[in-house]
Amino acid sequence: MPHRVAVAVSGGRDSVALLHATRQASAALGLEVHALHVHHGLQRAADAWQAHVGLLCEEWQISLHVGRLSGRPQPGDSIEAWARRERYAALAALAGQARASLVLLAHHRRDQAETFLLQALRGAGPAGLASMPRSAVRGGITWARPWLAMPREAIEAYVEQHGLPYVEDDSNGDLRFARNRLRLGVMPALAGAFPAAEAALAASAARSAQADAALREWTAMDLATCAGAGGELCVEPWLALSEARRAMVLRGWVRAQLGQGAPQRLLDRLTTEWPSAAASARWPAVPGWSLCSYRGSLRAVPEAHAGGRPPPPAVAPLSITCAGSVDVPAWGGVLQVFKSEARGVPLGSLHGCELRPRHGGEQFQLEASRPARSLKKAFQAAGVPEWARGGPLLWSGGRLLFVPGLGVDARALALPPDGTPRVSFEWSPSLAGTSKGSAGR
Ligand SMILES: Nc1ncnc2c1ncn2[C@@H]1O[C@H](COP(=O)(O)OP(=O)(O)OP(=O)(O)O)[C@@H](O)[C@H]1O
Repeated sequence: MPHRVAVAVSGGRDSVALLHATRQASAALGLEVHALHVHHGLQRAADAWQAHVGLLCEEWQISLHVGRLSGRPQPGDSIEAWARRERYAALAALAGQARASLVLLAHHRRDQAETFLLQALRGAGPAGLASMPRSAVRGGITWARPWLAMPREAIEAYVEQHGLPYVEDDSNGDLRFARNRLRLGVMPALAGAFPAAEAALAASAARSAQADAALREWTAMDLATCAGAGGELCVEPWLALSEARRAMVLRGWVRAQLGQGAPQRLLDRLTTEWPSAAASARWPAVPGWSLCSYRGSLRAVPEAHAGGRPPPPAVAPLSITCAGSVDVPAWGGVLQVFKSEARGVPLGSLHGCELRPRHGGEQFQLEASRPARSLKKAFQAAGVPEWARGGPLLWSGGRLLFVPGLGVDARALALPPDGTPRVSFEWSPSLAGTSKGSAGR
């Protein structure tokens, strides 16, 4: 069976040329070519674009898959950013329909040079300046830009040589869009003053991509030395790094914790304030979450806990029959259940278990050699900060099994074997709508 390749075709010059060139190469390469088109629904001309792509595909005998953007940008959303995001989501769905795992996009060298400049004008670092990758795998699809190093003039010549019909985009003249201002005003002036500007900017993008990849690897190594067992950031190893590496580690750690980048001013505040912060300082990060420092480490904490207020008094019955992640929306988190012969309770003892809030007066036994004591004292003895004490308690059959921050109660560890595997637990508050919220993390 031939490999399937999909070409994202707007109907404009570059993507029409790419579709034509891919079709020309397909027989020799054993490829089955599909075309994907997204009807933007934004411009009145969008119907004409779709019709044009439809006619081409009919003539060239290529299967066409069409999707339509249905939503509208939210107030405050940039139309360009919204359309790009939605277009990629629609293209991914169309690629699925076409059963193609490779999608070709017709970006070329001038697009890359413009992207680099736009990123620089936003003050981007190496990750942004890397601009568009030649190929990237996302959601099981390889997105490739085979013409990223191709000068636009070469594509123009190809289109002319083959007499390819394409649609002109009326919105290309709209100066409300930053890219158009750059394309119409800045790029011609740049090329006039520096004839090799486009090639040089594209080369800088490629170098930035390489620098960014190396930096990510380096930061991952630094993060490994600075993160504690629970993923917290530890101040001592962090302070031992150079200033530049500290900045990279902090940015990378915060992004991993919050599932999104943090504003630069928060990172600046943390950099100056955290090392000398009071015993338990707190910095609001994103809605619902704070970064809290306690005994030399920094953690992301849900606001309810960070503010010292109790979590919602929800009793959540659970059904745990095997190891894995149990999503508990009532508590806004995930209970990880994992096999642990040495530090676990028999799986069979979890019948009818539930997560409960603290009521006061609970007793917890930290170790077999020590007596049970009040939960509050156990927290103090184990150095669990105030804001980390509100997590749900796991009860079963009138017995307290597990407390986040403390672990499994020693009396539960002593439960006799019942033929089922022994399991232990970890509680992770989740950040709705971000990677931190994923139970499979
Ligand atoms: N509506 C669309 N449907 C399918 N693919 C699209 C669409 N718009 C853009 N693309 C893909 O994304 C690439 C870059 O988009 P961009 O907006 O820069 O191009 P364009 O000016 O609309 O058209 P072209 O690149 O074909 O001249 C296109 O070359 C094409 O591969």
